[in-house]
Amino acid sequence: MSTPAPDVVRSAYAQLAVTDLARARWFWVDMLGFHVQYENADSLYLRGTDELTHHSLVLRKGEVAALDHISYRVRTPEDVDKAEKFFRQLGRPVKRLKKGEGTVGVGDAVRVVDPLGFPVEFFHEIERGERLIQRYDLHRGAQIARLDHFNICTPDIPAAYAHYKSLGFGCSETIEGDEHELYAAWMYRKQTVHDVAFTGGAGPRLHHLGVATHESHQVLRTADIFGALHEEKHIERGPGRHGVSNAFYVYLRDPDGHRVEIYTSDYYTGDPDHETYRWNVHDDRRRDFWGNAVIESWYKEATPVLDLDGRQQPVGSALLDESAVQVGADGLG
Ligand SMILES: O=S(=O)(O)c1ccc(O)c(O)c1
Ligand SMILES: [Ca+2]
Ligand SMILES: [Fe+2]
Repeated sequence: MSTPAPDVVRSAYAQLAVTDLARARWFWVDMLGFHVQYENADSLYLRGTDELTHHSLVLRKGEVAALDHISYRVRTPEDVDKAEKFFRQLGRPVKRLKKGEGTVGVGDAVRVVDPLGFPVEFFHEIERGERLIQRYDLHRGAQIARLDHFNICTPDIPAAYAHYKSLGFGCSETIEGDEHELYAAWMYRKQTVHDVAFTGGAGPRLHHLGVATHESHQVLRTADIFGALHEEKHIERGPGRHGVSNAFYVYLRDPDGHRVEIYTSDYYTGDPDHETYRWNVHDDRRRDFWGNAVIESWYKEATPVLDLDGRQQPVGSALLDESAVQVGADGLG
């Protein structure tokens, strides 16, 4: 009898290793406006203005810029047990962490290396934070409201789709070839476009963290603030309007090269019969609705990931390379 999947509520937080904590603080706190919930000598625990739980981003001082883990919140404490059984059943590396043994603010948790090679944590219990939703006096910089999604680079998109389908994720949109070969997919548990999305490429690597603002003017203001400070080199792609998700976006690279997307105004996906919207890889509106080209670095560069012992995971090369598909505006390949 197959082990039931844990009931995942949402993408909850990511832990990144950064090589210079002060420079990372400048980028993520001073420029983006994340709220410092807790800090110690080598780590920062950050959250957006809408977030009522302890953090949605942990920055840890490390030798190498990398992803320590992405983390999903599950609905009940029993779902942490279910997650442990689910991944042990798959024969994957699993580490159970009692409250106090893992991340500050998080209770009982399990960390696994999933079948795609990613370090993933599942938890239920987490400390609450002061409600900042209307503390407009504390909303600064890009005024980030919350973490919205993880985007992961993986060589085998169908395998990624199958794994997250087995975890009960729905699929809101895809990018497919003429023979329906799968180039990319967006999958969700919370009732928006995605908690996780897959970009074809060498992996396992983290492609980006998607963080949400309430309004498109905050996306534009983010770009203006970096321009005003002559820090425009941190702006990688956009601002623009996505085809997939319909969100308004800009992509930034932090001082270590970690990619973050400032993202707003996607749509509801919560009905049980919500249908997947499928884009053709030759449609040059798919990634930017106005047909603007996708810069090469966006397809090729990403953050390495660590295993449960902190060793960098080797990467396999992509089965399909979207950037090699000649699409009008991209001008790549
Ligand atoms: O560029 S895409 O329109 O495919 C896109 C859509 C939603 C996202 O979150 C994203 O990173 C990229
Ligand atoms: Ca730039
Ligand atoms: Fe994204």
